[in-house]
Amino acid sequence: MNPTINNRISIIGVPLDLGADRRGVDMGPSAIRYAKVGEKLQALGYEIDDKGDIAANRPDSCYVDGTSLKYLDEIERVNTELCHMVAEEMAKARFPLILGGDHSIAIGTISGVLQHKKKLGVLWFDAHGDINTAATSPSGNIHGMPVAVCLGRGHERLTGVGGRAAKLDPEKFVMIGIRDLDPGEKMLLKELGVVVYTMHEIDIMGMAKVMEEAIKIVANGTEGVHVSFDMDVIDPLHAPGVGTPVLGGLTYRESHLAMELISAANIVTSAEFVEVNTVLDNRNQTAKMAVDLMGSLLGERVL
Ligand SMILES: NC(=[NH2+])NCCC[C@H](N)C(=O)O
Ligand SMILES: [Mn+2]
Ligand SMILES: [Mn+2]
Repeated sequence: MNPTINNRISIIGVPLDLGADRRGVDMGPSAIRYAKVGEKLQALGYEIDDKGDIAANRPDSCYVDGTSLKYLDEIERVNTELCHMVAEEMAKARFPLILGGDHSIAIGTISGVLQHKKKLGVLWFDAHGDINTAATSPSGNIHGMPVAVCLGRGHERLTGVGGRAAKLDPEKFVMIGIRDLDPGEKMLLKELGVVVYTMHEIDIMGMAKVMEEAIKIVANGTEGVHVSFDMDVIDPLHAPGVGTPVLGGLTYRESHLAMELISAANIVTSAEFVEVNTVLDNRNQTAKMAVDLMGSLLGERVL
């Protein structure tokens, strides 16, 4: 596979925070734009079309249907719209860059990309596995479930987003930076055979080696690679503006090196950066970091 990066990018903001327990990621798309994402990518030579935000309701104005799948109605609705928008931009041969929002939006992004790339590899950067189902989730928060959904497990109203056609192949799904898994998540990861590079492997092997292996897995035999980047994969020292921080994350350089190596491999065909929580952030530091990482992913180099 060698899909030579598209120089036309469509930005889609998804100010949804219903998948998370705390408010604040609804302002993520604004914060990332304020940190000059458009300017950065234009300076790198991309043509940018900012499609604006998908309207999402606030928790005080919608129904919390149950406690095991909180806000299922609205999350299904927003993800269905996102799925259509992503598919539409890809039909115009544009690169979709999604700004979150909580991580439940990966359900819409990935189902949209799958309409065009049936064989898709995914690099999932996260402190968490996000592979709970209603049965295993300790919180009922849907942002802890998108990986299960994209692999075909979970509530049918979520697995049904974008139609029941393609689902991801667990063998082409790689997780990086993981350090917090619930018991049910460990079981499902093993059952499905997802390759997981936890912080332990990153410490021992180094990020360069981890990425070399990960890239091989997702690039071989696929038509494209999606990067799903949860800002909480980075150590809270550098990215304090996230709702579910976990100590012991990626350093500033480890995260950039990962993006630079993906860029050099020329494999990425869509990306999303999620879970920027502006309420908890420190002078927009986490949003700025997200923009810098997008730069590295999309070709920015020191020299
Ligand atoms: N996208 C995230 N930040 N997910 C955090 C998930 C936390 C926990 N595993 C849960 O299911 O509730
Ligand atoms: Mn996370
Ligand atoms: Mn996540």
